[in-house]
This record gives sequence, C-alpha cells and structure tokens, in this order.
Amino acid sequence: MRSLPPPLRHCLGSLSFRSPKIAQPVVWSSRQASPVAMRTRQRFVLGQSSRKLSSTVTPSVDPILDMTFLDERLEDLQPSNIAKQLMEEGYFTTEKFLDPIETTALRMQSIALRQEGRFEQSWSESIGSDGVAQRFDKEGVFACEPDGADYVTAPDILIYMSWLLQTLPPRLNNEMQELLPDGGSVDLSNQAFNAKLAVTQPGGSTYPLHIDNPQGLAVNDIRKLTAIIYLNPNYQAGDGGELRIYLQDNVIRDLPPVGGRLLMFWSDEIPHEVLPTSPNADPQDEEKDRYALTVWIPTDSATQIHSPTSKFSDLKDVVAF
Ligand SMILES: O=C(O)CCC(=O)C(=O)O
Ligand SMILES: [Fe+2]
Repeated sequence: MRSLPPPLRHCLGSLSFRSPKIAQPVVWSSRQASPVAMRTRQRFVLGQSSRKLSSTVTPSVDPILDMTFLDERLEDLQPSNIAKQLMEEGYFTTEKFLDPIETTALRMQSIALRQEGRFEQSWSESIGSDGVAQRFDKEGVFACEPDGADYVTAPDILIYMSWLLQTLPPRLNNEMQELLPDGGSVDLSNQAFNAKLAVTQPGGSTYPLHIDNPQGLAVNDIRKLTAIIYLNPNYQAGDGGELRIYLQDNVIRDLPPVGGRLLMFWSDEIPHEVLPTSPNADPQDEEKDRYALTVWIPTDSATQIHSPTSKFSDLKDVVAF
C-alpha cells in the first residue's frame, strides 16, 4: 500500500497538480516498500474528532511538538486577524510561529528523511500557449511528500501537518463566515491535503514566478490555501531565498525564509517566486540549505477556485503561463 491514498498525492512540482480527486477521510498508512514501514506496519488515522495521531509506533526520536501549545499559539495570533488579512490582502505571515528549538527539530528530521533517500528531484510544469504542459526540473531543488510512515523518522513533521489540517480549516472557516457579508465561506476542507517538504540548495537555486493552482477546475485542482513553515533556524541576512509575493496595487513583498515563519496565501490567486538561495555559497554547504514544509488545503466549494468576483482575480496577469 502506498502512503497517502492516491488521490492525495500531488506531483512534487508546485506549478501543476496531477491529482484529479480528493479522498476522504485522510488516512496515512505505511509504505510497504519502506523497510521501516515494513517493521512498523502502522496506520495513522486523522479522525475529525481525534486530536492525536493514533499510533503505537515508537519514533526513532522523541517528538517535541505539542498540539495544545500549537492551538494556543494560533489563538494568540487571533484567527479573526488571520482571516481578515487573508481576505483583505491575500496573505498572512508571522515570523515566530515555531520557536528555534522546534524549528531545529523539524529541520533535523527533514535531514534524516533526506538521508533515508526520501527526497527526489523537484520538477514543475509550465503551460505553453498551446495549453500543453511542459515538464522541467527545478535545478537544486529536492522534495519529499511526507506521509504516515515517516512518523518513525520525522514525528514532529507529521504532528505539525496533522495539527494544521485538523485545526486551520474549521477555525478559519468560522472566522471568514463572520467577515463575509452573505455569510458565505471559502469552505476550507480538512478531509484532504497535499504536502511537500522541499530543500532549495545554496548557489542560487530558485522557484520561478508562479501561482500554485493556475489551472483549477480544468484539472480538478481545488487547492485553495497554501501554508508554508520555514525550517531555517540559522538564517542570516544575505542568505537570500526570500519568497517574493505579488499583491494588489503593484505591491511586492520579500519574505526571508527565517526559521519558524508561517506564511499562508491563496493557492489559486497569489503569484510568488523564490529568489536565489545563498547565491554566493557553495551548493554543497548544507548549513545554507533552505528547508520549507508546504501544506495545501483544498476547498469544499469548487466555486471558490478562480472566482471571477474575487478582488485578487487580476493578479494572475502578473504571471505569463
Ligand atoms: O519555499 C517557498 O518559499 C515556496 C515554494 C513554492 O512556491 C511552492 O512549493 O509552490
Ligand atoms: Fe508556490
């Protein structure tokens, strides 16, 4: 059995989306091919009512993330404020969602997954004027889709993903309902998700300008919210790799990928790119590797994707597909 149910898989590239369906409920299960998974034969179920991973697996490192603390941190940020910023500006960010110890733990667990061979060359598709998708490798970028079997090696990555998926959609839906005049909602779903743990190597690796979900319903891609946590606790000014986002009124913001930063934006509307990562550093300098964990949350209301009445609908003109 493959890790996530097939419909939850998405291509490792971020500019396209190959999964036509979203499955329910979210079930993480062991990869049969993995020797670790063969030993554990464990399934992780994210029930809506459950707040914890149901697991009898002993991780190889002790997890340190606590879902209750994460809940408290989200409340401290005031979800009403997050919802307001998403609706008014298209994005929300805070630099210190995880503390340095937590950020370091997630980074070390990412490195352990990489040492296990879980990362692959990252690639994307660009859509030509003829509508045909062209695949290309992203030089110096490698990625992994974490799943339940990775709990043994990377328990905190799984705990974070699990917490985010259970907590963020209902919490933000409630707040947005309050804000929308007709009581409508963007209807974020906690029944499915896509995830990518990516490393961008120093020496100038980039992500080209793109929107995560450019094709939308044409390819049954209903990803609505992108949530990224950055895992670079030793980030220094000059390390590059800023996420550049393009907003309304020609506003451009560069967000350094400092460890612990949480960033959210609309997957189907907000153009962004990654600026060169440590352009003057040696590509083999692992200290300068730029790690980021992205979770994409879909919507249960297809009409929310590329809505022509959205105030952000013009931003797509920034990106030439
Ligand atoms: O790593 C980042 O800052 C953004 C990555 C990204 O744009 C993507 O994966 O689609
Ligand atoms: Fe992206």
